[in-house]
Amino acid sequence: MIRNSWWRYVPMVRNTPKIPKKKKKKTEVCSRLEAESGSMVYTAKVGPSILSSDLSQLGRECERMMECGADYLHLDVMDGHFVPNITFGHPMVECLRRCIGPDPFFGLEALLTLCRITDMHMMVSRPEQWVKPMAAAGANQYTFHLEATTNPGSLIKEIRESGMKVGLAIKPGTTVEELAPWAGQIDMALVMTVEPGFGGQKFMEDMMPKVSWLRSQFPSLDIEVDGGVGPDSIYRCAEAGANMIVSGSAVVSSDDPRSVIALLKNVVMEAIQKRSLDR
Ligand SMILES: O=C(CO)[C@@H](O)[C@H](O)COP(=O)(O)O
Ligand SMILES: [Fe+2]
Repeated sequence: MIRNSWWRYVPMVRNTPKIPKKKKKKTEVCSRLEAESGSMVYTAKVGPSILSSDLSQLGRECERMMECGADYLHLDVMDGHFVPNITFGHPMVECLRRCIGPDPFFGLEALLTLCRITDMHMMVSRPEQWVKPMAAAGANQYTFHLEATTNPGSLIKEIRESGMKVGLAIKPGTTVEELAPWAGQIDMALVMTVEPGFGGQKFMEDMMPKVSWLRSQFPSLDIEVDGGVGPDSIYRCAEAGANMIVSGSAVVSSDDPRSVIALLKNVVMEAIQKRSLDR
């Protein structure tokens, strides 16, 4: 039974430290926690976007990506309104869960496989309406667009109460300062590096200052980049401070997805290591 299963509430490897209740600036809290732990608290992760894959073989494609070393799967939900394209919704996520997810009682390995499946990139108007259906379908993280809602605070709360992690995305035209007030309440910030809607577009290097700024202000935050990211652009993303890497066509269309995933991850790991040595 997929709906309301207990394993949905088992967190992915937690990389956002618990913020003390006392009111403090996010930057102060992060610096203190990092100073105490003596290390960076985020890790390199690669999440293939399966938008560019053969959608008639979606279950198989997701399995293939996980076998090739994907840390998570990035699923692009488009409603034909927020973006000029349509993909799929929660019924398909539920089917994927059934298809890919092994019996959670098979043990820790199976549990980890389940936990890393679904980062839902919600390119939809009124993202509020799909929180509960996505949670029931087995989504682990719900990433909504700041441009699509008038009340990010209550949406963040609702996503958390539904047992999912919270991602907040911004389109290329939205400034990072607009995202900043919510950064202390989210698990991940997504900086779009193409106009959302289609895979296979050209990487927008001019988005990198947004990533650098976020990394400097929120040293422990998971920062994701999405759009045109592959072996050519990964160095810029890693240098700017992104640690969650979405890659669609560069991974999915490659003859050797395993090597591409490994390369992307290594470049980010090296940048994280360098950053921690430089501090
Ligand atoms: O959200 C989107 C596009 O809107 C992305 O997730 C793309 O699907 C990534 O594909 P590539 O640009 O890497 O081919
Ligand atoms: Fe995406």
